[in-house]
Amino acid sequence: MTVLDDILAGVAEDRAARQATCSLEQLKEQARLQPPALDPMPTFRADGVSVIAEVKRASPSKGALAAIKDPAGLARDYAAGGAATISVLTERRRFDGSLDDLRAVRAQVDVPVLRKDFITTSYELWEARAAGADMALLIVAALDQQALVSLIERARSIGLTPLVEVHDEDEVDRALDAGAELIGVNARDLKTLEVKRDTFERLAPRIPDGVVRVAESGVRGPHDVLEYARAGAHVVLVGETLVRGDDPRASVADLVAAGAHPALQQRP
Ligand SMILES: O=C(O)c1ccccc1NCC(=O)[C@H](O)[C@H](O)COP(=O)(O)O
Repeated sequence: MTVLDDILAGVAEDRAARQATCSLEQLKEQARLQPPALDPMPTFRADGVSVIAEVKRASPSKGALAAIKDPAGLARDYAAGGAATISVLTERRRFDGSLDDLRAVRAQVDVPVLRKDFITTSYELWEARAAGADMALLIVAALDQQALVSLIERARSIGLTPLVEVHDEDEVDRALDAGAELIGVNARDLKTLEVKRDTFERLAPRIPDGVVRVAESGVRGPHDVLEYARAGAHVVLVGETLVRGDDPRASVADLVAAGAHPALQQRP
């Protein structure tokens, strides 16, 4: 069993438990009570490189990363540092995340919030919107093509911007065929969990200019923002470096400053 299969099995069990206590109709009602979702795309399409800062407590590759007592406070610091979007890992078993974290973050920031999870059903998209998320992650490796197409459409129909994650050439082609407008290249190999930053450089030329390219994983500091930008990234998504650092606001501000470097201002 691969790590992804193992995660997906746990996610399905947890989802079944939640479905037993909250129906789809209840979720839809909760979603209707939310303010309209925020659209991250205008910021992502602007010149320079935007930063998505992640609330990440733990991971399969590293185990516990940080004792985050106040996820909302952390997100406030990220936003104050200039993060364009806050990513919240909501998977419980391997990442120690939750929808409660997402709700807490949503209540405290006015930038878009991404539900980062292993979503395979429209129930989870409705959960995301009901909790106040503006975006949802869809991992191509976790979905057949029909499911990918239908979840992208469903996400959009309920106001969520789908971030479609890929790891290789075939997945890029599948994401584009499915109509993705925001594609995240994750440098972390889902089988070995090894981070290979050159994956982004390899795959980026396959993603046309009209599509927003997000470089996910492995950003250790401003130099990596510049490297990803030179390889064609419009957005970087950063987790571990920020949650392990002493000053999340200053760390995000350093990444944002790198992304605003004058040499990166020419968007094709
Ligand atoms: O982080 C992991 O170990 C991991 C393992 C398996 C699937 C996904 C995983 N991480 C999720 C992410 O995509 C990252 O949290 C995100 O890209 C930020 O990466 P980093 O800045 O390297 O923490």
